[in-house]
Amino acid sequence: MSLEEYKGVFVFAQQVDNVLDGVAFELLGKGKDLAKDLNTEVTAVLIGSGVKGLADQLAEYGADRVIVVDDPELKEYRTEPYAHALASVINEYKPEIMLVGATAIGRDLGPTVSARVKTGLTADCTSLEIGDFPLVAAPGKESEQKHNQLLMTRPAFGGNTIATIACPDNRPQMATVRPGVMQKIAPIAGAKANVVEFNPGFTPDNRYVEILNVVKAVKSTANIMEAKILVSGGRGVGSKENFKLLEDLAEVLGGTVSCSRAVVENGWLPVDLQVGQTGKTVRPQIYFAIGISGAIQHVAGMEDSDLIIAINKDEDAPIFDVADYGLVGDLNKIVPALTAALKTELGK
Ligand SMILES: Cc1cc2nc3c(=O)[nH]c(=O)nc-3n(C[C@H](O)[C@H](O)[C@H](O)COP(=O)(O)OP(=O)(O)OC[C@H]3O[C@@H](n4cnc5c(N)ncnc54)[C@H](O)[C@@H]3O)c2cc1C
Repeated sequence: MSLEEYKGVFVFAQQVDNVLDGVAFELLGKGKDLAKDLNTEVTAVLIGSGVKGLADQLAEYGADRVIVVDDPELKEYRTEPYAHALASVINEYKPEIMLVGATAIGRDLGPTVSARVKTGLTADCTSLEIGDFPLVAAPGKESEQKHNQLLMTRPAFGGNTIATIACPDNRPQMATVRPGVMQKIAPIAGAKANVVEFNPGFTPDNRYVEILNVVKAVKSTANIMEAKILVSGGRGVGSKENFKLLEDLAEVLGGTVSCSRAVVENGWLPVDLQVGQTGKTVRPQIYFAIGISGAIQHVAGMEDSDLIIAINKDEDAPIFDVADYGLVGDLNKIVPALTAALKTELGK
């Protein structure tokens, strides 16, 4: 089959406990843009047990078609049956592009499926565009432009450079995309998609994992990706106990506490509160960076915040390069003073 015969932009619509993950809507938003450039449709692939009812939400967020793989075997995420289901959908429908969220599930599922359908995958993309890709020619030969390629951009070498990658010789072009990076569209109430049910034919081989016990991870109740105000602390906060200063400030402002990776590594806060390249990408209205140096991997996750306020005792800290307002000084003095002043100002 020639590459030109692969058609359509497909998006893996991740759900857990029959609730769609926000990244599914973000991927649909991006998928719609790409599909428009390619003059094609965007299809959501919905895998789970009893999930068909979620198709309407996917339609409202832009899916032209929803392919549903519904089987009791798919109630909880397990690599084998999910990979079999998604690879079977790809083999049957032959999409040109397949996008998966770079969540814990997507980071497992995406590469497994790409290996099965014998194509490449670019992980952790921060930008996706349709464009021309120049193939470097052998000496003495003319180089060739490949048109209408998926140009997949991601940080490389520890975030010190940005690479744009294409997959000109295989289909589908597959990418995992970091949650919080792409924009979902405003939902169109009542929009309908063409819903297709697909049976991947389970066999004992692709059911072979037996679940003995499911242990839910201990998670913070806060969702830092939805918060409008984030009070984020770094190693400079000094201890787990001292995060009380940031919690007090967050409480006065109706905000949420988040942190840098150094804080997670010290065991002061759980990993789902980490902002940055290996944490979450956030875009709050106000981001306080308190005792955070502003390493490139941290900044990658918060630089699109509407307003950044940095507090650091080192006036040369790189965080001041991205901050709209900077306070140089000891956070142990500044933060309580700020909290007290805001309490008075806000009458709390
Ligand atoms: C592949 C890779 C991925 C990574 N991913 C991430 C990521 O997702 N998120 C992330 O955050 N990091 C990430 N990192 C780590 C990153 O490089 C930095 O090491 C980390 O962000 C540093 O955290 P920090 O700013 O809290 O600590 P530090 O760099 O130690 O900075 C502490 C800051 O606090 C200030 N300070 C100290 N005491 C006070 C005080 N009393 N008052 C005011 N200021 C004070 C200091 O001046 C300093 O600027 C990654 C690294 C790699 C290699």
